[in-house]
Amino acid sequence: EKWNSHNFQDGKFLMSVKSYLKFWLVHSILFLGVLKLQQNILSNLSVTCHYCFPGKIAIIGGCREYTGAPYFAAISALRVGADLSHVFCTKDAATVIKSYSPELIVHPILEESYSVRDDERESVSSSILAEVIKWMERFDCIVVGPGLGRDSFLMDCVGNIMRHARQANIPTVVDGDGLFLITNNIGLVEDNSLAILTPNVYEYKRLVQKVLNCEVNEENASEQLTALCQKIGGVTIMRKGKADLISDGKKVTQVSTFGSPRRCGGQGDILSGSVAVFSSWARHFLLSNEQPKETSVNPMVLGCIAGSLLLRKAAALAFEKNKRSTVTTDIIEFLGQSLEDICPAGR
Ligand SMILES: NC(=O)C1=CN([C@@H]2O[C@H](COP(=O)(O)OP(=O)(O)OC[C@H]3O[C@@H](n4cnc5c(N)ncnc54)[C@H](O)[C@@H]3O)[C@@H](O)[C@H]2O)[C@@H](O)CC1
Ligand SMILES: Nc1ncnc2c1ncn2[C@@H]1O[C@H](COP(=O)(O)OP(=O)(O)OP(=O)(O)O)[C@@H](O)[C@H]1O
Ligand SMILES: [Mg+2]
Repeated sequence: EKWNSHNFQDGKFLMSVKSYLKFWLVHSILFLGVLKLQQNILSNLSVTCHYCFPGKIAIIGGCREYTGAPYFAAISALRVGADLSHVFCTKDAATVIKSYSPELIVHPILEESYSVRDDERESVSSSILAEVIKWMERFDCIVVGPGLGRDSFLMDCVGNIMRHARQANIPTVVDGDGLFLITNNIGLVEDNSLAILTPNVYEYKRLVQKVLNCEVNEENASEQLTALCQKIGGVTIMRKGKADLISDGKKVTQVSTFGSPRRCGGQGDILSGSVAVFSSWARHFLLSNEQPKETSVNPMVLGCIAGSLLLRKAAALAFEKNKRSTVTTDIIEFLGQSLEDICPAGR
């Protein structure tokens, strides 16, 4: 909370000397604590996966405008350790995404309003859902939203997919335009403890305005995040920013290890793909190893912490090498080394 109350502007700390010293003391302690936590979580997760539960992830996203975002999310899931990464996107986006990588399984099934006649809407919507349902049971987690776009017909179809995922108990990470969808239809995630929302600055602002009916309050960031989780009910939210704040409405965890000063579009997509894998591993581990109730942890929260720490490390390494020319692809290249530094693969 002390960390949150500090005021940053254009990289300069607006603090007195006293609070500056206090800041470094608090930060050093936080840094060591977070490093320890990071090692524990990732080594637990590595024991969990142990090449027998790599995870199958699906990204619901990709349209005429955006082909990068679903690719970044899907390839990051693979680079982090998933064995299969699917992308469900519009027909226009599919060939482009396939051509980025032969590793991805791409389903060109979504449609936007411009390609569907009014009288066809119902039947097209049903066949899209039927096609996704055929695959759904195989997924350990889905990510809804990277590069999805905001077409109204598409939004309706994806809403149906989310309802089905929920019925099937499939964890769902909601990012990008998926957050636009749920902000206008909060019932889609209400009381769903398997839902993770990963809003950026603007997505969070819209969510707070809609759900809490007020503006973002930086002074009481943790309390406001807790209130937001509680109001929606059950969900885990990772509020992205200079520090990532993660809460399931019970407590708030902050990840503020140094990442990169470079902001490039697509870092959030790496995060959503990684969080999908880590939360699946954590959930699988907790489901197969009974935990004493008092020490029970939320696997969705663990997944967010691990994803955030990993992305920050990879971004730092990519910036060290590429400096200001760093782009998202450079960060993805460092996911493997970062994972290795944090938690070596062993044999
Ligand atoms: N290469 C790609 O295909 C990418 C596509 N993306 C997708 O683009 C769609 C729209 O996402 P937006 O984030 O633009 O939508 P928003 O409506 O949240 O953002 C509105 C505006 O704010 C800017 N903005 C967003 N986050 C910011 C930040 N942290 N700091 C400063 N400015 C910020 C954006 O550039 C945009 O102009 C989503 O589906 C998203 O997944 C992004 O993931 C980026 C990469
Ligand atoms: N101001 C910042 N300083 C340092 N790191 C940041 C900052 N903002 C975001 N990050 C890092 O980047 C990650 C992605 O957050 P960001 O706000 O860029 O998401 P996004 O806008 O959804 O990204 P995308 O461009 O993929 O849509 C965060 O988890 C965090 O680690
Ligand atoms: Mg984003």
